[in-house]
Amino acid sequence: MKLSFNNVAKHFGDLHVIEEFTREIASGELVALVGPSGCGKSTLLHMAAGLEKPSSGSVAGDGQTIRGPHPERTLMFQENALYPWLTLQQNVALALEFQSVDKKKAAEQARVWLENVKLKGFEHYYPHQVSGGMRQRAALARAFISQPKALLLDEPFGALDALTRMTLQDALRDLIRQQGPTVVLVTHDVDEALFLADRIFVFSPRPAKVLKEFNLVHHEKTHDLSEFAAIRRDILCLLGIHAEQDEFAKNIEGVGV
Ligand SMILES: Nc1ncnc2c1ncn2[C@@H]1O[C@H](COP(=O)(O)OP(=O)(O)OP(=O)(O)O)[C@@H](O)[C@H]1O
Repeated sequence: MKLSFNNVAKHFGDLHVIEEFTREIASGELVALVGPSGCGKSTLLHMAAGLEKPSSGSVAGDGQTIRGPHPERTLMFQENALYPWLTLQQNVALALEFQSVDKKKAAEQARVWLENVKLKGFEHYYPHQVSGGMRQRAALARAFISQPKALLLDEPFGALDALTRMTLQDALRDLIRQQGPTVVLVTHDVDEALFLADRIFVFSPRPAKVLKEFNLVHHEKTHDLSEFAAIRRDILCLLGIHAEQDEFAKNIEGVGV
């Protein structure tokens, strides 16, 4: 699904959140939104999800103005998005049941998707009985089961430790390669953006506008981000973080890259 933001501005009462945002996100593209806390990244995502309306301008999916939520545009949040009173399988199946898929068929599909995200054997566990990483794997299965055309990810791995986050990023990258949805990813993790994104938009503080855009589409996706050192430094600098405070940059310099 092609997502088009046309002259989008947003304010909540007197609070001016989005200044003017015009961008197209191509079908199958993954764009990461990076910027200071509270600048309006989630608000842009909510507008693409149809949960918020622009104050002016419009957001369209494949040329159709987005006026409300639709299963073809799925939003996934940070932790705690699963219903605690349902098992992992029931949580995943629910996404299909909401679309009036027969309960038995939904359960079968949920089992397949839990296996896809390496949760075979945990179908009947409740969210509190598994780790945070496993909960987010189940949340990924629930996001992908209805094969959305657009996946809107709001800090999906923000609550996980660095190692678990990397394994989840790998799982997400593989699912994206298989399914090919358009993805908009809000993240505070510059490395996550560098690893996953085709393009990165770096936003200013509120009212948000794009300070700079980075195109990474021709780069191989590995967790070795050394070839991105210059871009990484540039992004951190735009966010007001100086390279000398940053351990990664020091290490890269240390090995003469
Ligand atoms: N429904 C709402 N009603 C009123 N104000 C809102 C609403 N949604 C967001 N805001 C305000 O808009 C501003 C931008 O919020 P938003 O969540 O989009 O920022 P963000 O960049 O995603 O922040 P963070 O990175 O901290 O999650 C904030 O000041 C927030 O309080």
